[in-house]
Amino acid sequence: MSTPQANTAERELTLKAENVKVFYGETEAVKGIDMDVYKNEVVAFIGPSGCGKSTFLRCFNRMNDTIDGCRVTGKIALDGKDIHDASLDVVQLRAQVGMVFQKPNPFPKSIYENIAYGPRLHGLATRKAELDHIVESSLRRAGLWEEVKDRLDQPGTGLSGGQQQRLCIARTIAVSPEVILMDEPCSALDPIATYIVEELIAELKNNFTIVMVTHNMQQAARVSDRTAFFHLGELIEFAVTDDLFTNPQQKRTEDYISGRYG
Ligand SMILES: Nc1ncnc2c1ncn2[C@@H]1O[C@H](COP(=O)(O)OP(=O)(O)OP(=O)(O)O)[C@@H](O)[C@H]1O
Repeated sequence: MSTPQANTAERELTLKAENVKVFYGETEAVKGIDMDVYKNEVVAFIGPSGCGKSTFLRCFNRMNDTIDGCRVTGKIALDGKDIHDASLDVVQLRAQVGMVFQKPNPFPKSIYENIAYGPRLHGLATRKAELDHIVESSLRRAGLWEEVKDRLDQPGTGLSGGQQQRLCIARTIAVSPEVILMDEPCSALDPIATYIVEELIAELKNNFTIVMVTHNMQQAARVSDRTAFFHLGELIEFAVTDDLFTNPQQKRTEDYISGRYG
């Protein structure tokens, strides 16, 4: 794998993966990946279908633990702490490392409750006024407040697809994560909703570290600082996004971005 060329020397390390392998039964879907992710950067994962992008992404908040027959080896640290440590609270980890999925999945509750649920669960607010504040600020940061402020008591599922995805992003933000994982967050959205979410990602990186899977190379080029190209469970190349797309170091990367396969 080629070395990332970002000037990362003085940047704060947020996530560190070392020799991470993921098995589904006997099948090795992720084959010994090392990766550093720095604070306030957007990292995009690209690669052909089935190359292990989503599986590797799920390692960062131990979502693979929820999949029967899935086994992860190697080490992953968040802020220098091993996320597989026995003393670690997985619920707390998933608040610190939030996740937004491909298909917007609001809870079957009101818009307000979609946001309030997490902070209440994690004891971030006890009084109604505190909760109201978190709900409003999360919706504002997700760029949704103006569209929903007059109908907070209505079901989240009644919003458009793009609004639902921003609601899910607001819900993730509400528990003050450090990292937001996004697994193809725009693939179910139309081009306008996609544009809005991409703008939002650019804004969110001021406060969060974002790791996203995308099938769309243009999207990776538009929103990410660094891009990782995966192939058959391996990390082939990880570089500053502009460099990866204009001057790939690996033949397999070049073949993929020039549309020769995938
Ligand atoms: N729950 C599962 N059980 C068994 N095998 C799985 C499971 N999920 C994924 N796999 C396999 O692991 C490999 C990697 O899948 P993964 O979904 O991580 O790839 P991907 O690059 O994200 O693909 P896509 O772009 O199509 O979403 C594939 O061969 C897939 O079939």
